[in-house]
Amino acid sequence: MKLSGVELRRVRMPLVAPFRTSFGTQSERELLLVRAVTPAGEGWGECVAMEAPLYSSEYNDAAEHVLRNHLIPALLAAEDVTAHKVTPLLAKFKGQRMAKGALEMAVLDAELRAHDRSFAAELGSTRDSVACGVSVGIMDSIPHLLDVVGGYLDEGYVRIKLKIEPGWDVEPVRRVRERFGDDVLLQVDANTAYTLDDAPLLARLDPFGLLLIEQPLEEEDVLGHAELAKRIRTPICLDESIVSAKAAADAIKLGACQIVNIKPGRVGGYLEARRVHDVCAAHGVAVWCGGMIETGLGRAANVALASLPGFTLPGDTSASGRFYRTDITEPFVLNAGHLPVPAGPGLGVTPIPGLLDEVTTEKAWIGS
Ligand SMILES: O=C(O)CCC(=O)N[C@@H](C(=O)O)c1ccccc1
Repeated sequence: MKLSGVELRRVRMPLVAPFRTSFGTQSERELLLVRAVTPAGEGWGECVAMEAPLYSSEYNDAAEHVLRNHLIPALLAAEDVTAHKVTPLLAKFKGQRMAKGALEMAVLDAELRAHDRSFAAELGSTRDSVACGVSVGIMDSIPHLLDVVGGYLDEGYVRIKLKIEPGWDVEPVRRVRERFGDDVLLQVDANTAYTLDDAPLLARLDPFGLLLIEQPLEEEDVLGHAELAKRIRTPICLDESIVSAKAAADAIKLGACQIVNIKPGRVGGYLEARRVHDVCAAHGVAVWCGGMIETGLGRAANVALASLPGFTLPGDTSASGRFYRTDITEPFVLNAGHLPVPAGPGLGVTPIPGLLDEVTTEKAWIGS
């Protein structure tokens, strides 16, 4: 099918509270939306890059530039564009996985809507709802942290993830365990903030029965994670390091991780995300769905992905209200710690025009 054109929208949405990680604090989410228009209809994609290259090398201005000047023109020039052809058509361009993933997601959404088929059906869903975890930022005090964690547990979240960094790690974990007990599913996320020299410090987390420690070392240090795995008991989960199914297979074979966080944008799209899932399943490695503070569009696709059989751990698929007072789609609302898997065609959700326009800061059309 020929691609008619693509609309790029930059949106800016305030967060309900500042969100602090080891690489910075954000009070709003600025992101790029992609609307792919085809003769059979249109579809939506969401680029998960951030405002600055702090999580990975990609960031919004670069993603917009590469989409406008390279990725979209390449698809417009192609005679036949289907979702499964997007990655091969864009393979000559190095990297740019989040930008490519957004474009593939929009083409996939358009295709699936035209065939009255859901993301869940296309990806291989086996559940109609998913258990949801929640990500808790670094806080300004332990009492504040305990209030926030208590609030999320009261809301029904089935797993708590604490962001950690040097100086905010063992003590917060110990205090959460003391207050809420040993039965709460608890994990930590370092976002690459430690080095192998910190192994003795990270081993002090072992007594707290954490599900996992996420990405303690830098993205490229796969061998470092394999060495760390020999020095701590808490299972290591990789996030930033896993940029493809092949990277997942290599990391698993090297003993660098026992669990994988799958973020479709980080690996170049939902089709590659399914391949990561399949590789991990083949190695008996559990996966869960990470989050990038997506709007309801990305959230819908993530919940669909999280309903695949290998997603045996609760993901960062929280309700819309975790980050946004008003989402640009119908909000995702937690029900008994679960979110329903969208069953409608494509993403199963669409932006609400008035709400989308309110948060749109710029628009551009590329195409005929
Ligand atoms: O639930 C969410 O959407 C956010 C989960 C979360 O903590 N994401 C972190 C991460 O490091 O995994 C992140 C957020 C924003 C940008 C990059 C990374």
